Amino acid sequence: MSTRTPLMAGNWKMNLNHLEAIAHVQKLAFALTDKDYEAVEVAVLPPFTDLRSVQTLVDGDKLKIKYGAQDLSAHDAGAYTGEISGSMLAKLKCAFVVIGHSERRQYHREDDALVNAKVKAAYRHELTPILCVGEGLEVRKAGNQVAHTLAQVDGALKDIPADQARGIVIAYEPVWAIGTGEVATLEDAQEVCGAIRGRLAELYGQEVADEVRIQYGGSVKSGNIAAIMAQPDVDGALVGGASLDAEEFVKIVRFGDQAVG
Ligand SMILES: O=C(CO)COP(=O)(O)O
Repeated sequence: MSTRTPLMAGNWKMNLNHLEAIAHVQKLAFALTDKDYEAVEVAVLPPFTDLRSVQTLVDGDKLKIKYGAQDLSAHDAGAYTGEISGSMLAKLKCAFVVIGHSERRQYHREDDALVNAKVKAAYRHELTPILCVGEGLEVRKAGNQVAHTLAQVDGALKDIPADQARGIVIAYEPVWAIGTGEVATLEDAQEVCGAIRGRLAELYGQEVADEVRIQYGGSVKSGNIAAIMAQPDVDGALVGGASLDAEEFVKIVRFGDQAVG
């Protein structure tokens, strides 16, 4: 029986400015109850420019909602114009940082070596990586989704010791299901999430593998979250579009339409 606490995280991508972020987090704070936080961990992942505002709100009102960034630099400081370091995120008390999202792999040509360097940078600053992996449509059509995704896991975790790996969050996000309304079938999600846990067991042993939270991401909504969460190796969701609607995100946090509190 798993003791993993599900992580429901909203990846806002490049949406909501810092004023909108404040209004959005206020709505979430108003709706979420202690009962919700007992059942799951809730996080928002806003753009960098929102983080200070979100921190101020969370600190000021002692909110239980956690937050993090959508990326970080592999470097800690220096002449890297436009980059944001892990130490800057830690200073803002970020708990999480998304690494290797498919949109960064695709549009910013991030490869496994860079993703690995970013995972190491996150650990240097005690940030929990939300490592994104997953195959594109061509790979899926060829039936190579497991091998492709596990190769991304291997690449990202190169030289990462077990005591660090046990804290990671891995998000399986099949690229063809992101923002398309196309949800992976439950079998698809479980197949790859189960394979990821299997690979973690090979790399670090079963005890570590059993601790790691594996999220599903890709067109998650209140109407499909319950079935997704019922899969044995799925420990939460990384939600894009649906996380921009506070009411809808709260329903997702509650595994669907039924109210918890
Ligand atoms: O990429 C995603 C989360 O990181 C998923 O996005 P959607 O939920 O909009 O499909």
